[in-house]
Formats: sequence, structure tokens, C-alpha cells
Amino acid sequence: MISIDYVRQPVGSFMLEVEQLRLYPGLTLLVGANGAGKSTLLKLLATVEKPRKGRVTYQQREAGDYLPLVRSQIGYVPSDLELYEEMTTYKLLVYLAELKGVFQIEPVERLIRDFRLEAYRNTRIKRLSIGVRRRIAIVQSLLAQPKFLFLDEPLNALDSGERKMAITYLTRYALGRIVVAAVHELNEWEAAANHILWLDNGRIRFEGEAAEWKWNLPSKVWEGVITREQLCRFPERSVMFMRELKEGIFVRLVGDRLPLPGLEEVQPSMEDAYFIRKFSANFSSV
Ligand SMILES: Nc1ncnc2c1ncn2[C@@H]1O[C@H](COP(=O)(O)OP(=O)(O)OP(=O)(O)O)[C@@H](O)[C@H]1O
Repeated sequence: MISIDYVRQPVGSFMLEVEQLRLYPGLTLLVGANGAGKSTLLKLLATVEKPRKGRVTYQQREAGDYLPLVRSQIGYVPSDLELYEEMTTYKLLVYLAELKGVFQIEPVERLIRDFRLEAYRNTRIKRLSIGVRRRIAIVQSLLAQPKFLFLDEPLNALDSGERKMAITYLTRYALGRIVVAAVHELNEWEAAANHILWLDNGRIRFEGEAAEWKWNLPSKVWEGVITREQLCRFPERSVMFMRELKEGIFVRLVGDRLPLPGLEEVQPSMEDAYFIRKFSANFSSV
């Protein structure tokens, strides 16, 4: 378990405040708007930054007292990792593995295979696309098989196949390990997530099991086909999705009660739940 107690972390005029947080084995999705403090929290967890106030402990070891040991158990993917541009993929990964105390080639080779990097092993980093670099950034965090893994928007710039592959890999990796990933697209992680942590303006607004994320929501989700005139009656924020069909407009709407006869209540997705939680006051009149 990782514990955060009474942390206050100022970043410019912004303040991240976490009174108490416990992180357990499994995959925790860290969600929140731009600027909510996700990267700041991940930097604290990764020991890139030291808490100005409060403490972070990893299985009862406070980072300040056991920094080298704790760091040896941490993997971190920042949002903007800079890689050595002149090195080839293979040389870079071997070099980074050695820095982490891994001197066997097998873990490097395995990760190159798992993240489908074989075609780029002898290519210099500067010649690689952003998506391939992002995969390398994830791979470098896994080289020493860390117990604690923190990823800041790991799927940025990955195509749909690569996203699926990375999610599957991380889901397996999180078995028995603490993995925290800041993400913007929630639905693609739905089957993978064990816990959800929602940060809003530097404060925790939700912390719990992934299934609980969709419980006791103040609004419901409705689907069906409506006319263009009917659509105009709904505020933009309540329309989660719409598509023009021959017979009208298919919509997915959020509202407290049946917005129009003929619409059907459907299960909210992870993404619906986020919008309902964040903007519930705006939906109550729909
Ligand atoms: N180096 C910095 N100097 C001043 N303010 C900063 C700095 N880095 C971040 N901030 C501010 O701190 C707040 C939290 O930023 P943070 O990057 O942690 O948010 P985030 O949730 O990760 O956002 P995003 O989804 O955009 O990455 C924001 O208001 C941001 O503008």
C-alpha cells in the first residue's frame, strides 16, 4: 500500500491538497480536467518532487528516509519524457536498464517484443514517430519490473491497436502491483480499472472501486431517436453523443428523469459517470 498523509503541494498559484489517500495493488485510473493536479500528484508519487508538507510512504517506508530503496521500486512515465535522440532504441533501452541495475538482456528483449518495437531496434530515436517514442517511454518504466508504476497519459499519440495492447499489458502488470495512470479517455479503460481517483482543482473528489464510480449517480443516461427541434431544447452539456440517421437524430442524453417519451434508460459508461459527477448541477433541470 502507498499512503499519502496531509500533503500540501504548491505549484505556482495552484495547490494540491491531499489529506489522506491509500493506494492499493491494482490499476488506479487518475482522472480530472486539465490543470486538476494529476501530474503534480504523479510527480510526488514518483519522488520527482518532495512534498512541501506531509508525507508519502511506500509499504511503511517514507520516501524521505529510504529514497534509494523506494526509487528502485518505482517506474515512472512522465507526460513529456525526453529520450537521447542520437541513440538507437536498443542501445537506449540497454543503457537505461543498466542504470536501473538490470544487466541481463532478456528483460529488454522481452519488452521490445511485447511493445512491438522490433522494427525500430536499430533506428535512432530522432527518426521515430511520437507514438513509437511513447511506447519506448512506457518500456523504460518497466525495465526493472517496479512494484509501483506511475504513468502520465501513457496512451498519448498511440493508435487504437497500440492503445489496446498497452492497456492489456498494464492490466496484467497491475496484478499484485500498484499502478496509477492519469488518463483522459475513460471508456477504453473500463474493463481494466480496479480503482478510480478523481482530482478536481487540487482536491480529491472521488476515491473508490471502479464499480462504485457508476453507483448513486445524481442523473441517468437515456438513448433514442429524436427530431432536430427536440434536440435544440437540450443544453449542449447534457448531450453525450449524437448521430444523424435517416429517421432523425440518435442521441445519448443525461437527465434526472425521462427527457422525452420513447427514450430508453441505459447503463452509464465511465465517461458518462465523470460528466454526471462533474456537472450534475447542470443536468438537474433537463
Ligand atoms: N511549472 C509550473 N509553474 C507554475 N504552475 C504550474 C507548473 N506546472 C503546473 N502548473 C500549474 O499547476 C496546476 C496543476 O497542473 P498539473 O500539470 O498537475 O495538472 P494536470 O491535471 O496534470 O493537467 P493536464 O491534464 O493538463 O496535464 C495547473 O494549474 C498548472 O497550470
